[in-house]
Amino acid sequence: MKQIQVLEGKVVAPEGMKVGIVASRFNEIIVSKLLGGAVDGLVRHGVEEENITAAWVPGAFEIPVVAAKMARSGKYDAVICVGAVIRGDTTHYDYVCNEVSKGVAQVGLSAGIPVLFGVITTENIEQAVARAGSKAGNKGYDCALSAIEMVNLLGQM
Ligand SMILES: Nc1c(NC[C@H](O)[C@H](O)[C@H](O)CO)[nH]c(=O)[nH]c1=O
Ligand SMILES: CC(=O)[C@@H](O)COP(=O)(O)O
Repeated sequence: MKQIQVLEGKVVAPEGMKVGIVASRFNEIIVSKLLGGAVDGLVRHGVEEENITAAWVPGAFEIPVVAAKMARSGKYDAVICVGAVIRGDTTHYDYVCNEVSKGVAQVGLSAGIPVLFGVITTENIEQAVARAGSKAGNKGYDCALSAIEMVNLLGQM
């Protein structure tokens, strides 16, 4: 039987890979850990520190517009979005989460480059802490590795 062709991106950064990161300052104690995890993951897998640019925005709701600016600039091979949306007493959480996730996904589709969703959306601070470098890992680190894999995969297509 003939072999099928399988495409898969390696998690080793291509030479000169440039990455933009958009980080939201709301819940900064959490998001700074996500940002650090993303940078750590990128550097450990071959991205040069000077090829990483981070931009801070006030809250997660402002992430998509800056992610779009980065993605459309032609300066970056991938964009990583990190933030922490933690449910409060009103339905505001739902609106923020919905718009950020839809907005980030749309940025990637329209720009045609990997735009990673590293915005954690949790019911409480404990869940956020667990996903920002403790028992549930670091979502920023995870996004870094996925960004490298996606750049390599798209580069084969
Ligand atoms: N409650 C959280 C917010 N709220 C702020 C919004 O993201 C936005 O900045 C504001 O509505 C002005 O447009 N943002 C988070 O990132 N995390 C939250 O838990
Ligand atoms: C996710 C939010 O916007 C939320 O933290 C805001 O809190 P509240 O719903 O109590 O106003």
